[in-house]
Amino acid sequence: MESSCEESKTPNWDVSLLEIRDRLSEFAEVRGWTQYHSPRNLLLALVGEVGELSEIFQWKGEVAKGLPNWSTADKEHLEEELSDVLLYLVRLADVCGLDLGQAALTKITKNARKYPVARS
Ligand SMILES: Nc1ccn([C@H]2C[C@H](O)[C@@H](COP(=O)(O)OP(=O)(O)OP(=O)(O)O)O2)c(=O)n1
Repeated sequence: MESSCEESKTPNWDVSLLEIRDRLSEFAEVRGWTQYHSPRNLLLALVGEVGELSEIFQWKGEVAKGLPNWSTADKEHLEEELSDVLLYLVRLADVCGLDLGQAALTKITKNARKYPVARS
């Protein structure tokens, strides 16, 4: 994917955690913000963004899958808040020295063992 400010709006589910990790690291580095990106600060920032994400759904009642009645602006707002959560999560894992991608795959495997498929 291009590393420009003009991000494509075509579907891009194959973006890698590695690219996100490295771009966030550079973002903090060039601004002199690495000193502020401690695990605790990033966790608090993450929780704050989860709060902002929750506000979007607050008082709306149940929301249909695919968000059929939402405006484009509302969907873009949701994309932004979801992204903030993802970005702080990836950054937190990075500054903790953890391999989030492998950890997530390992957890999926663990979940499958814990919750086996029911056989009839
Ligand atoms: N010290 C910081 C501050 C911001 N960011 C990045 C990560 C998030 O993706 C985004 C968060 O920026 P804001 O704190 O401005 O939060 P919002 O984008 O949610 O703006 P607002 O709270 O005004 O809606 O910027 C960061 O990496 N480190």
